[in-house]
Amino acid sequence: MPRFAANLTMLFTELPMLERFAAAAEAGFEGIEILFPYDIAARDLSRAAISAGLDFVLMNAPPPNWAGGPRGFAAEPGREDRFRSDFDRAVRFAEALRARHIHIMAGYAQGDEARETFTRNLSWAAERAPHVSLTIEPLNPADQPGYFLADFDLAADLIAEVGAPNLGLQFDTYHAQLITGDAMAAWRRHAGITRHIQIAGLPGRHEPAGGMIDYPGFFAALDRSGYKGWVSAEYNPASLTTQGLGWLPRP
Ligand SMILES: O=C(O)[C@@H](O)C(=O)CO
Ligand SMILES: [Mg+2]
Repeated sequence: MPRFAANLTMLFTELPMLERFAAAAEAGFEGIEILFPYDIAARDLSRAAISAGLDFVLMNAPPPNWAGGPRGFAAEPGREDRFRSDFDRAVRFAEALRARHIHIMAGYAQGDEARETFTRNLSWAAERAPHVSLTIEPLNPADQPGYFLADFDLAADLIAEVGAPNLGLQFDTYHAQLITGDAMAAWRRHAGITRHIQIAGLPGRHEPAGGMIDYPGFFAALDRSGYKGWVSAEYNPASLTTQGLGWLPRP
């Protein structure tokens, strides 16, 4: 079985952020991720993860935040200087948290210039922080209209073009199902470049149980494929988080 992490931006929101760590550990998760952790001091987040015995798996870049803010701007022409200074800040934050991956968000732009900007920024970032694992994640256009990275084959092409050992794919089954119509087939096509996985049920982005994706089958496919990374629960619980954790495999 893969190792499971809880996305604390979406799970355990019944509790204040720093209390969500212990709740995740209690529920059986071994790691956590936070999409935009920048509003809380890194030392407090780090302390909460260590005292709950959890790995800090992933955070997003660039800052600032989740609350209504745009999802990055790494593909937006003309914002390269801002990207660079914000990326450095994200790396400092990730180092303090010992976060395993930084997800670089593309932002909202289209066309060749956006593609060139994204590729250039990714190459710069991969070289700037060779010790940090970087990911890119296609987001479905219904949830994020105009977001540059909305295609798995494009993500694979960009990763190949940049050709950096520390850049890989963040494969979110929810987006994969909505973008390609077949998350399992997309997984088989892109397993080799995947660094991090996120899961949710469809329709509705609730618990990964029932619905359009066969999760026990997917977890078995991960084992067969030799996937060594994390699987993060990134969904909106249908009611209390703890009431919907029947899908989480127990040792
Ligand atoms: O799937 C998502 O929406 C996230 O993984 C994300 O990073 C968006 O901010
Ligand atoms: Mg995701």
